[in-house]
Amino acid sequence: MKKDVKDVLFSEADIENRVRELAEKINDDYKGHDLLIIGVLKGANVFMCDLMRKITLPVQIDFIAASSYGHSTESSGVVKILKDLDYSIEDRHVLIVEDIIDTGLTLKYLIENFKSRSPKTIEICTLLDKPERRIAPLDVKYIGFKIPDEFIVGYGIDYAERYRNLPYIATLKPVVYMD
Ligand SMILES: O=P(O)(O)OC[C@H]1O[C@H](OP(=O)(O)OP(=O)(O)O)[C@H](O)[C@@H]1O
Ligand code: HPA
Ligand SMILES: [Mg+2]
Repeated sequence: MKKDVKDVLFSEADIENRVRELAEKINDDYKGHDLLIIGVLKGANVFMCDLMRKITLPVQIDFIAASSYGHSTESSGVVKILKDLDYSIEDRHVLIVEDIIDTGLTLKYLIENFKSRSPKTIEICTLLDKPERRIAPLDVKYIGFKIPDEFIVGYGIDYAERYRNLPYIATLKPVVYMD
């Protein structure tokens, strides 16, 4: 796995520090409220687990599973919902947790879908943002790091379902995905 890594963009320590900062901001912003955190599987799994343990508010969690990349480095443009939410979000303060926003197509689809379910408020928290690739504009309240237009893996994020267990965020050597 390590031999496929080109550059480490964010180390375990970098990520831990930034996740703590994001959680502190969320704790301040939602003070006095219950929060429903929705993780977008599978990629957001690792970030969600770390972030929620640093949130000190009363929190409930739910997950939706969405996929549009499959085994490619390019979005198919079609967002497939593989698992819907378990619970209603009506009248709830909802925070969607994502690992990465790239074209924005996944979150645009999810936000529109969730808005039709009448939440009290809805915001987005993403660990990574790749603004150069955006097709669908989005308002994103919490961003961990902005990254350049390179395909990345690690900390939950995959290429063809691999590398999710790398504890850091890295670029891959092009030879890995250009065959
Ligand atoms: O902004 P976009 O271009 O839509 O890309 C971002 C989405 O792509 C990845 O999911 P993917 O479809 O790879 O599913 P996964 O989370 O199971 O890896 C990632 O986890 C985001 O959900
Ligand atoms: O850079 C990326 N890496 C892995 N999955 C992704 N899904 C959107 N962008 C990416
Ligand atoms: Mg993926």
